[in-house]
Amino acid sequence: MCENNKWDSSQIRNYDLDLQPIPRLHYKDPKVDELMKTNQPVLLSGSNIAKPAVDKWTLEYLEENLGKCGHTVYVSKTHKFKYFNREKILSKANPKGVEFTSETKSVEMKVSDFMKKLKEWKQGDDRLYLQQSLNSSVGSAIVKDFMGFEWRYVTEKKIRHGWGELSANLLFIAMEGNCTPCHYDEQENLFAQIKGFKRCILFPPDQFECLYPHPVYHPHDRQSMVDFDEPDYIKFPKFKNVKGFETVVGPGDVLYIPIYWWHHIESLLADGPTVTVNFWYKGGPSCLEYPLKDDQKVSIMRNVEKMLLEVLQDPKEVGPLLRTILLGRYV
Ligand SMILES: O=C(O)C(=O)[C@H]1CC[C@@H](C(=O)O)C1
Ligand SMILES: [Zn+2]
Repeated sequence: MCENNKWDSSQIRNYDLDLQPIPRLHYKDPKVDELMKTNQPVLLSGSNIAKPAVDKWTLEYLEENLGKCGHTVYVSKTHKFKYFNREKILSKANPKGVEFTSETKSVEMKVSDFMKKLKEWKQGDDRLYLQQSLNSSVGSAIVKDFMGFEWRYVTEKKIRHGWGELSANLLFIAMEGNCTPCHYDEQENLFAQIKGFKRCILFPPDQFECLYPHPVYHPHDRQSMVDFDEPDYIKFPKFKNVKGFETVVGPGDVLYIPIYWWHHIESLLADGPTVTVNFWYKGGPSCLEYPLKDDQKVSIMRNVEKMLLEVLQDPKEVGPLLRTILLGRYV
């Protein structure tokens, strides 16, 4: 991890992981398309993709222009903000409901209150993380800046690489040290860093066995069960062999996070709040070409789990049935 005059290794948490650097290319370099075409992450530098935001979105400007209505703010007792899908807390696939307590909760908060709490925060207080879709509720100045993004470039990539429709642009305002634990999304992602620095650790879809995602029916579906701060190598022995990639994104950088790639993202320590905007694109149509790609196998595994949960109606039945299929026959 190269250090420079903008941050140093004391500002990143130390995990015992085998990580290679993510390639960093000028955003017009033709090699960008070679990497995107094969679902490889790449850090795009020197672009104007979110330039109006990089130039103007200070915390004061955002407070002034984000709009007066409530914004979604996650609250956590720790530095980790592990996403959960509340619809899965009591779902068809799990009629009895799953014993679930989350370390985070989401509240609606005015930006002014959020910014005030950020300023007054002291060690031991709950941490906050504003995560809000950039939609019609934001002020006109933000809309104008948003329209000034380099849409021609991102739309050209969407078309060239067969991504689906743009599903959302989310704004993230994090406290220093906030962490989004390791998970994957079923969307393509252009992750535009606006203010501050974030360490991004990525793992390819073929690391599924080393990252032990919660079962599909669980509220933490798509999230790794491994706590990177204190890995349980008894429960998750293959985590010891996980191999990944990393980079630190700064203002103006845009990281391409391919669909189904795992990512663990944290704002640097002792560097103040960070601001990011992402571009989530639905996955494009994928034809089954052989050999199947790793992300296609993850999608197939998800569908098998969903079908079994649907028909067995009880998550406890899934393991025994799969063992009966496998033991002595496939393994
Ligand atoms: O854009 C994504 O896919 C994410 O996971 C975001 C959720 C919080 C953001 C972060 O930087 O912490 C990243
Ligand atoms: Zn994500």
